[in-house]
Amino acid sequence: MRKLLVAANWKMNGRLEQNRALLQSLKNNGLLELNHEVDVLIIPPACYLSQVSQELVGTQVKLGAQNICSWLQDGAFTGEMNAQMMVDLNVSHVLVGHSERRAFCAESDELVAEKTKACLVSGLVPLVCVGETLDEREQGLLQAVLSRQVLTVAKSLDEEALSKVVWAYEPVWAIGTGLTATPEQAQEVHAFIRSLLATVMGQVAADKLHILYGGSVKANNAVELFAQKDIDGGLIGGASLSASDFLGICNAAKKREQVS
Ligand SMILES: O=C(CO)COP(=O)(O)O
Repeated sequence: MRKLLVAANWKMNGRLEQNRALLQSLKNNGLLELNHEVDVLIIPPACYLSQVSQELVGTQVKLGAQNICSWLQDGAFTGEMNAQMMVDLNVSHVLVGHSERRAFCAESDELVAEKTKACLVSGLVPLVCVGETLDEREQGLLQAVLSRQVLTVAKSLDEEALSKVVWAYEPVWAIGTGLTATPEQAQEVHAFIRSLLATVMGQVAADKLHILYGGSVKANNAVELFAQKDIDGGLIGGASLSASDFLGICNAAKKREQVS
């Protein structure tokens, strides 16, 4: 059984004092007791990685970065940070291919594949995000878009590397909109993503992979989403900025663990 992972993507939010208060509230209200049942990952802006890392010392909560450069070496690339720098900051996971970066920073499938590789050779877990826009869904392009996004990454890796990737399905139309894929819609897509991965690595290996769902996940819809067979946790944006909302979602993941 895959252990559920709930990841907090703070996006471009936070200040020192606000972060401290949020983490304190999470710790005081049950975050640390979740760990043997649910893996929790906090993904703050890069400038706050050290702060969050210090606040999480002695806990099982993992630290993630929102982005890395695909270049592995240090050198002349102003404004960028490489995977080794993330290792230095106790980062374990890195978001790759988030739809906001694909849209606003023109990140291509090929660049997403390169960043995924840069994570893997550095011992970091890439959390690769895929998902279709509303337009693409309405034009019947859902499977074509996901096939392109997933297979560009998957086919660039050997099987051992591929087995270390965590995937997130985030329909672009559900991000920050309050619209969520229904549990059935999400399950169908997650099963499709797993079937794509199975074509590259075989069913047994694909069955071990984590595929998270993201897009307006809240405490009140998380139970049903996490009850789906191929949904292995959540990638949470807006609701991760409130301790009670985020803990509500983590507790929903715990319920699935108890049922299974
Ligand atoms: O993009 C997301 C997480 O990476 C989802 O954001 P929301 O939960 O705010 O919709």
